[in-house]
Amino acid sequence: MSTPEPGAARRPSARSPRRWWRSARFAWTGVTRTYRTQANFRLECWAALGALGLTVWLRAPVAPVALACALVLSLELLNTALEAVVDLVSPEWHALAGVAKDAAAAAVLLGSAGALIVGLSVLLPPLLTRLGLT
Ligand SMILES: Nc1ncnc2c1ncn2[C@@H]1O[C@H](COP(=O)(O)OP(=O)(O)OP(=O)(O)O)[C@@H](O)[C@H]1O
Repeated sequence: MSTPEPGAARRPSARSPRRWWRSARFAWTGVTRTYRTQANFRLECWAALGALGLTVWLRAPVAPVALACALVLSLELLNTALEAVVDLVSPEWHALAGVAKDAAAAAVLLGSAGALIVGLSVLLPPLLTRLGLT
């Protein structure tokens, strides 16, 4: 017989809308806390909003831009999560902690470079047309 998880009795059943809502609230807390504490995430949020606004204004395809923005923001959230776990388990300097943090930061950098390429390839041609430069 399996041992019940701690706190399981207080938790709504797995399929209930209340459980889904509860998880969504925790996720939103993750977003707002990261926004408050991480300057890079704030910058990326505003850049994403700007890119989406520009996309709508130019009547360019929204899906690739939205996906690129979601990728960067998700990677930054994961990077923040990983930094917090590393700081928890290894508050002292450790080579492996450095490896983990550097790799997570690299993931954000790589995702941001990809998003920039997507943004430029989708938005630059219609922007130049709109500005009468082509
Ligand atoms: N405990 C540690 N052990 C070894 N190296 C670490 C450790 N903590 C941080 N580092 C090194 O310092 C770098 C910066 O780490 P830090 O936690 O300050 O992240 P950051 O990129 O400045 O993020 P933020 O500004 O969001 O806190 C890491 O990428 C890693 O190379």
